[in-house]
Amino acid sequence: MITDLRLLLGPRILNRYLAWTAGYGVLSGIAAALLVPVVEDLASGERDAIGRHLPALAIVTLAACVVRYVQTMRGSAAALKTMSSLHQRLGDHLVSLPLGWFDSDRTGRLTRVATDGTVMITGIFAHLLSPLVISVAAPTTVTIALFFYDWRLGLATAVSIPVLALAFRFAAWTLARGEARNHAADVEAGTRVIEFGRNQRVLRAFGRGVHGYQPLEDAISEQQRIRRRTLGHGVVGLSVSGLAVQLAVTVLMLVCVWLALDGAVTPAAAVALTALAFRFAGPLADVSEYAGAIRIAGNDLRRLTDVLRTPGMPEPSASAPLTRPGQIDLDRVSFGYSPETPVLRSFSLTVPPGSVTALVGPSGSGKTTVIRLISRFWDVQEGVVRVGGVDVRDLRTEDLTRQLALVSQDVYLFDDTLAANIRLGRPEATDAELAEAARLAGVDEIVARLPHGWQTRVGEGGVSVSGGERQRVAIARALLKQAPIVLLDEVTAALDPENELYLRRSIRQLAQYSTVVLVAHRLNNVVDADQIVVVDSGRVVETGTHESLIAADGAYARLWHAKSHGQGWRLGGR
Ligand SMILES: Nc1ncnc2c1ncn2[C@@H]1O[C@H](COP(=O)(O)OP(=O)(O)OP(=O)(O)O)[C@@H](O)[C@H]1O
Repeated sequence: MITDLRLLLGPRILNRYLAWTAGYGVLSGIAAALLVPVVEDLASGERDAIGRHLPALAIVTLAACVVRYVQTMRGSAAALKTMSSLHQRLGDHLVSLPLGWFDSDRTGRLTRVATDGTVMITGIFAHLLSPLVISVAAPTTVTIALFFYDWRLGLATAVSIPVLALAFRFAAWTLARGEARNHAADVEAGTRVIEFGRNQRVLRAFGRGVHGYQPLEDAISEQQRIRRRTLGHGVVGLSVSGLAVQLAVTVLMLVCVWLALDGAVTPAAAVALTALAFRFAGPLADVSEYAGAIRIAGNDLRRLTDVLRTPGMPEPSASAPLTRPGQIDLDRVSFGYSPETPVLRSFSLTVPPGSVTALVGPSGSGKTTVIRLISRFWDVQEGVVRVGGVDVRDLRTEDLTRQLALVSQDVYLFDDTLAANIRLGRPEATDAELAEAARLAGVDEIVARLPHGWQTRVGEGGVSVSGGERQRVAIARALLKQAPIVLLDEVTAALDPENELYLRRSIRQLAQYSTVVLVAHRLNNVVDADQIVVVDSGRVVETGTHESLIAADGAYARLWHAKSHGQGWRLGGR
C-alpha cells in the first residue's frame, strides 16, 4: 500500500508524513513511560524528588504537542493533495486508454473507484494512517522503556507482541477479504442498476420494467448474502484480536503484582507500571480495526493504482508535422478486437483531401472499425493509419482530435443545454457561428419547439430529444468544429426523410472545407460520393464512383440491384 501511496503522492511527502507520525508516537510513548518515575518521586514523599523527572515529562509532553501539530497539518495537506490529484490523474490517464478497456464491467468498477474509492483513499490520511502508526510506535516505545525498569516485565511485554500481531493480522485479513468480496458484489449490483436504468425503454417494451429484471434481483440478493457473511467473519476477527489484547493486559498486570510481592519494584511503581501496561495495550486494541480499515482502503488504492498503471496508448512528446493535411491513408492495416478474430486484413485505403468517401458493405464487414482506427480508439496490429500524412501514433491525442470530427449513430448528449452540447465541438465559437451550424443541421427547429429554447437542458443522454434530433445536434457539433476531416458513422441509419434532408444539406456544407468519410447503409446517400469503397470481410473489394462501379457490374452493382429489389445486403455470392 505504501508503494501505491508513493505513486500518488511522491515519496518525499509520504516519508516525511510517516516520520512525523512515528515521531509523535515515540514521544507519547516516552511521556507515558516517564509517568512511572514521576509517580515514584511523588510516592517517596521527598520535596526535592518531585523536580527530578517532572521537567523531563513537561518537555517531552510539549515536544509531543508540537510534533502532533506539524503531523496533523502535514496529514491534512497530504489528504488535500490526494483528493485534488486523484480525479485529475485518473481523468488524464483514462483518456489515454484504448476504448476496448471500457467494457461494462470495468465501467462499473471505475464508477466505484472514482466515487467511494477516492473518498476512502483520502480518509487514509485523515483517519487511518496516523492512528495506526501511533498505535504501533507508542506501545513499542513503552515496551523498550519497560525493559529499563525490569527486564522480566519488558520480556513479558515483548513476548506478547508477536501473539498480538498474529491476532491483528488475522482480524485485518478477515476484514479485507470480506471487503474484497463486498466490492465485487457491489460492482456487479451497481453495473446492473445502471443497466436497468439505462435500458428502461427496452425492458418496458418487453414487459420487464414493471415485473423486475432478474439479473438485477440476483445481483442484489447475492450482494446481501455476501454482506451478511462478511459481517459474520469480521466479528470473529475483531473478537479474536480483542481477546488477545485482554489476555496481554492480564498477563502484564500479573507480572506487575508478582514483581511488587517479590519486592523488585515499589508498590507505587507497580501501580504506575500497571497503568503503563494499559497504556501499552490501549492503542493496540485499536490496531486491528485501523489495520482492517487500512487494508480495505488499501484495496481501493490498489484498484485505483491498477488503473493508473494500465499502460495507455503510447504518445509522442510532440506531434510530427502534418505533410498532407486532410488526407487519410490506411496502409495494409490488420486489426482484430481480439487476436484470434481478425476484423480488418491487409486493408488499404487512401482518402484524398477535400473528397467525400463512402464506405459500404454488409453488416459486420468492418466499416465502423475503420472509422475507429482513424480516430485511434485502438491501435492497429499491423500496417499504418495516417491522418494528414502522419502515422496517428506520432500525433498527440489533442492534435489528432483537432483534425477530426466524429459523428456516430448512437449520439450521446450531455445533460446540459443544446448550446453547450453543440459547443462541445468548439467552445470558443461565436454565437453567430453556433446559430449558423444549428440552422444548417436543423437544430434551430428543435430549439423553437423546446420550452426554454436554447436554455433547455436535454437530460442525461439527451432523453428529451428524439433519436433523429440528437443526430442533428451531433451534426451541428461537427459543423461548428470545422475540423479538416469529418467521420460520419452510419448517421443516416435511423433518420426519417426530414432529418435525412438536413443531414444531406450538412454533408454538402461539410464537404466544402473538410474531407468526409461516410459509413452508409442506404446507398442513395452515397451516389454522389467522389469515391465509394466496398468493404467485405475486412477487405476492400471495390473502389470507384457510383457510375464506374455500376458499369463494372461487380459487388457494388449487386448491392445496388439487391437494394433496388429490396433484398438487403449481399456481397460476393454469399
Ligand atoms: N468492441 C468490439 N469488441 C469486439 N468485437 C467487435 C467490437 N466492435 C465490433 N466488433 C466486431 O468486429 C466486426 C466488425 O464490426 P464493425 O462494427 O466494424 O462492422 P460494420 O461493418 O460497421 O457493421 P455494421 O454495418 O453492422 O455496423 C464485427 O464482427 C463485430 O462483431
